[in-house]
Amino acid sequence: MSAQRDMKEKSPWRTPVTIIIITVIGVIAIVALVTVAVLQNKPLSQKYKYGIVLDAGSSHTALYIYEWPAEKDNNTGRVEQTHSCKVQGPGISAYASDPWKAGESLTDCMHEAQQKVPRNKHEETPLYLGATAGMRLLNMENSSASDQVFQAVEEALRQFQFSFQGARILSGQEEGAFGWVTVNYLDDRLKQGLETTGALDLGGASTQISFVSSNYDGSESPKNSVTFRLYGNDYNLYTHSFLCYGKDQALRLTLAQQTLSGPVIISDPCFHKGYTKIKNYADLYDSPCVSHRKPQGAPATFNHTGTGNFQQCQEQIKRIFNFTYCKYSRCSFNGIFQPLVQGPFGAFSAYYFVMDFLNLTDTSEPLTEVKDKLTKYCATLWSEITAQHHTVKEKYLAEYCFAGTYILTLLTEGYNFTSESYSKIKYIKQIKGSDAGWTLGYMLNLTNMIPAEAPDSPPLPHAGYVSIVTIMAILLFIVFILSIRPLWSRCSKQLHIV
Ligand SMILES: O=c1ccn([C@@H]2O[C@H](COP(=O)(O)OP(=O)(O)O)[C@@H](O)[C@H]2O)c(=O)[nH]1
Repeated sequence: MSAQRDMKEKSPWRTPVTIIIITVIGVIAIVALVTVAVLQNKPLSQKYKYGIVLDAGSSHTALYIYEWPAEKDNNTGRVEQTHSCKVQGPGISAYASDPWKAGESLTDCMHEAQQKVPRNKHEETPLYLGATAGMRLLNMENSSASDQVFQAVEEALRQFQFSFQGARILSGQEEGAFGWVTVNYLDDRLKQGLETTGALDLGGASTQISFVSSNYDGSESPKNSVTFRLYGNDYNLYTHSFLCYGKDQALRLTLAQQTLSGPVIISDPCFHKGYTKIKNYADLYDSPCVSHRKPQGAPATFNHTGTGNFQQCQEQIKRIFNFTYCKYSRCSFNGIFQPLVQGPFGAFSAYYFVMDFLNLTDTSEPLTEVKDKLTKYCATLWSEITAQHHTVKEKYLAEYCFAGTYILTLLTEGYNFTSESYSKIKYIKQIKGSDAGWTLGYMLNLTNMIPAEAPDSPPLPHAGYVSIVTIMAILLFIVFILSIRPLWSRCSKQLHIV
């Protein structure tokens, strides 16, 4: 017996050294398992791709740089705006008589883009230029001048190492639809299949309204319908772009209506009392939106004088909308079909600039209060306005009473927002650091960045995978310790004997 026990106690597997070695190997194996799990599944160091879009608007051009993770461009990667640059000077359509200057005007912002996009990425970075209502109007008025402006702009953009993908005029429908895509993409509504937000875009020369309505399937007025399949969801979007109803052209329409007889003085309720300026008839009517209405035998100039009256201003503005004919079940204005507005809306571009300046972006405030504030603002003397805002350019400052009144009139009379649906509008400039506007949606579309079907997602996210492996490793370790417990007790006894 005692010889037998001696043999057992001397078995090489039962010595304290062996037990310590087994324990150490066990611990090392578990640590190695967790380390491999963590490292193997760790995302590779992030590489980025870039895209540049130039928004050639009627009043100005802006450049936007977007960035997204390189290995995820086809599905899950988030595209973000990393930089924007406002081109100095007017929009490219203003260079019709000097086209090469249109190209030259873009170079400062393009040099900035060269600095912002890593040098080794220049050649693979797509560069797009999209022109909106300013060029739509120039093209209508003088298509060869518009072609020359595009030639000059293309030549200037080809001087850079980026992958230039062309310059073109967006249709009003594209402008509306891509604005809607941008807002809903940035809000993460498309990927998650959530209720979408409508988009209200106010430019200088045109304005767009786009939203999904349960009452619109595209059968009535199909030209207002855009269908998308994004991340596995189908959308039937209502969209319309009103050319000449951007805020600058709407001001011309309103003034044109007050100058039909070619008067020498116009008393304008949309401008502040005390404001007075000599303006040229030729300049006022120098746009296809109003050129056909130029009064015959009018003097060269008129004296534009403000009277500052919101109510009367609204009456003048209402007259630029035609509500008398509609061949559809319902219309907004000028005989254009529009279903009842539905759901939340984001209002951006000039909607935001104007309402932000007027401190009227809080839509939880009742519409009657908003109108009261604007009434007071419009009634403020021009001398007081200029004294309060001496840093704002006089041309812009003079137009805020008109612009605010136009926005409220367009929304409530034109699009039929009620005091209840008005409260669902949010005036926005940016969403999560990216500007609201058509440019991001345009680039996402041209780079096929929004898949039609929902992307396959891995069964577990990285963090979940690592946690499960760690928990399993700890459990294994506990089981292992428990299984060698008898050996530990014998080992300690042996140590005792020794
Ligand atoms: O910082 C800014 C930039 C633009 N705007 C106005 O917003 C409108 C934007 O017009 P855009 O050139 O984009 O016109 P579109 O080509 O879209 O009609 C114009 O009335 C501008 O005067 C503004 O009030 N503040």
